[in-house]
Amino acid sequence: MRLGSCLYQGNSVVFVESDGHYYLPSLQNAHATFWKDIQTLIADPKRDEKLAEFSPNKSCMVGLEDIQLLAPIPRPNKNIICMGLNYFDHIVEAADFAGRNAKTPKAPIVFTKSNFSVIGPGTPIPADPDISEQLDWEVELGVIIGKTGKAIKPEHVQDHIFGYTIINDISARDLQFAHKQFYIGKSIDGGCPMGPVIVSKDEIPNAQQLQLSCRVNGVDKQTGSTEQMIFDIEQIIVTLSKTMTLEAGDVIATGTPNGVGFARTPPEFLKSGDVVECEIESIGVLSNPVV
Ligand SMILES: O=C(O)C/C=C\CC(=O)C(=O)O
Repeated sequence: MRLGSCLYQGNSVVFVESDGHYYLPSLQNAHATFWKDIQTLIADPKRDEKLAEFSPNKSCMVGLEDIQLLAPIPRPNKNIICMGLNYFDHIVEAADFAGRNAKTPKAPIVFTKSNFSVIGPGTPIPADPDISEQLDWEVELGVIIGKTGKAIKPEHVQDHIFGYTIINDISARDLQFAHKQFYIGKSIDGGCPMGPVIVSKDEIPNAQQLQLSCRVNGVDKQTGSTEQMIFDIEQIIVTLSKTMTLEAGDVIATGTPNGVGFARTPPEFLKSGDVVECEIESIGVLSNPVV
């Protein structure tokens, strides 16, 4: 199932996208409350049965012009948990830029992005030169946790995943490199475009074999495959959940391939008027203007 959140008549509700059409199951009687808030939906113990009961029908179909797409989880309950330097070619480009040798990390590099930085598809990414002159793009596969757990064993990881989305880990490189920790540079308001939908895991048989790419103004910047991750989704979830409870609705960004702006020659950054598009096979395209 492909689902997300949208504004309809001033209220945030869950939509289902099917064959290019949009449906608002909350307009029907069955489980109307369940379909209003995606975090409640994901955490509902009877979620899969209730989702299975829905079939697209005209009584709750709306036009794209009637809704405004939001991030699938418009305000996650906690920060987005992110993997840094999780693709070797990206480690190489970052090392070349810094004049050091490229080394594969022995353990996942983990940082977070503020949950307040999340924005939806089409929402402008603010480029304010008083805040940053080095806004960069990073296409990433986002994993949505579907079941709360601690110390999750490798063989149980799949039970804890709800689905997948696209994240653009917008990075203010001047702030990221000026401060010892990544948090400020990764968390500017509007710095976490997400969407356009969450695709439930049953529709993505192998999330470690998805093509991902990023374009700026139609020009290819990043291309890769999720099979290139150094720490795969299973290792990430096992590692994180060893020390912290992962809750239903948590969002994990799994790292980015090479082709980011700061490591280019000469470096390239986003500016007002640009359009940045992140695409992941089987999920779609997340497009945002820069203003
Ligand atoms: O060079 C470094 O140490 C870090 C540079 C970029 C990594 C990053 O932002 C990431 O998300 O990966």
